[in-house]
Amino acid sequence: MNASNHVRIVEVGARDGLQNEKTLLPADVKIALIDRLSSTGLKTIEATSFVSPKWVPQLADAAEVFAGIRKVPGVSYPVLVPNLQGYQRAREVGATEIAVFTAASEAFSRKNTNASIDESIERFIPVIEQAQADEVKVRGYVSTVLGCPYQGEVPVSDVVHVAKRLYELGCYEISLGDTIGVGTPAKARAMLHAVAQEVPIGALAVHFHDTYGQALANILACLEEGARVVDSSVSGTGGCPYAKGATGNVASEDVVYMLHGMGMNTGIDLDLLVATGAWLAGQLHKDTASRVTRARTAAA
Ligand SMILES: CC(C)(COP(=O)([O-])OP(=O)([O-])OC[C@H]1O[C@@H](n2cnc3c(N)ncnc32)[C@H](O)[C@@H]1OP(=O)([O-])[O-])[C@@H](O)C(=O)NCCC(=O)NCCSC(=O)C[C@@](C)(O)CC(=O)[O-]
Repeated sequence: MNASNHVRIVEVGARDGLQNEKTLLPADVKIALIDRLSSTGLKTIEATSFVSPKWVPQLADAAEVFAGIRKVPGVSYPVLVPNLQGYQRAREVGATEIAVFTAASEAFSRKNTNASIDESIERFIPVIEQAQADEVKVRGYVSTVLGCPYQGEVPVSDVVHVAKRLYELGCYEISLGDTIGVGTPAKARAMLHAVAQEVPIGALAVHFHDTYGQALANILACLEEGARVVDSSVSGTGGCPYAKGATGNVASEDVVYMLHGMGMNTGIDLDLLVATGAWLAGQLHKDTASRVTRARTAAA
């Protein structure tokens, strides 16, 4: 059991959140979003993605967005990178933290990166080596840890194997992603427990999508198991374009509300976060998926 009362939120709204949005947001709106997030007290804000623009057109402006954001001291702005080409693009605009990604399911890996799990890892080994030489921090994602839209069940042993591999390759933190939000608390907890036998719990983050309305319950189960890093997306935007049926990430506002209600500390100003989420929903011309924001709006 982890006695720490502090939870670090990794805000993924500007990347995972936007990558699947139909409304193409201009770069200045993305920059304004990240700058607003920087003022909430968040310490890790995933800014964008240097993947192929043919695969994710929404984030084709990654360089412009990254170059345009205010870099607040003490805040990290990781960016997603699939290969050396993406790494070089990210470094040209000064990225100092990247995230590499693969999956626990072969079928998903092929749909998402046109490569098997092993091939995707081979592809980013030189990226990690170069990052280490440049003193760039590397985070790792494992997708489909509780189920795959193409393969169905994903054995926990496959999740453990891939997470351990990323950790051994030098990722300082491994984010375990329930990409399609099918997990339930006991399964989530058992999966985290199994991974934590091979990777220190302090190097693990949990990343839940809320497709089946289980995300907060799953996070609570993982907190009980000792997790203290949670990925979430302001306004609950998000979803992987290559994960059929996946909806948004759990809303950051709702996670922070739950954590503060439990007496846990995030360093985040919930009012500012709610205002940012409501603003983003307006930019996207859609209702927020945050229950906290909806409840506050209804009560106002
Ligand atoms: C991996 C590739 C590139 C392979 O894509 P490919 O088509 O197999 O690769 P390629 O090497 O043959 O390149 C094809 C074209 O893309 C270009 N290209 C190649 N790389 C880059 C790059 N970095 N930046 C800019 N351009 C690039 C390359 O130059 C070439 O251009 P062309 O010659 O045709 O004009 C592609 O599959 C890809 O970009 N996939 C990314 C898909 C993606 O972003 N998915 C969402 C992120 S993962 C996720 O959301 C899950 C997560 C992390 O949030 C956790 C969870 O919830 O589970």
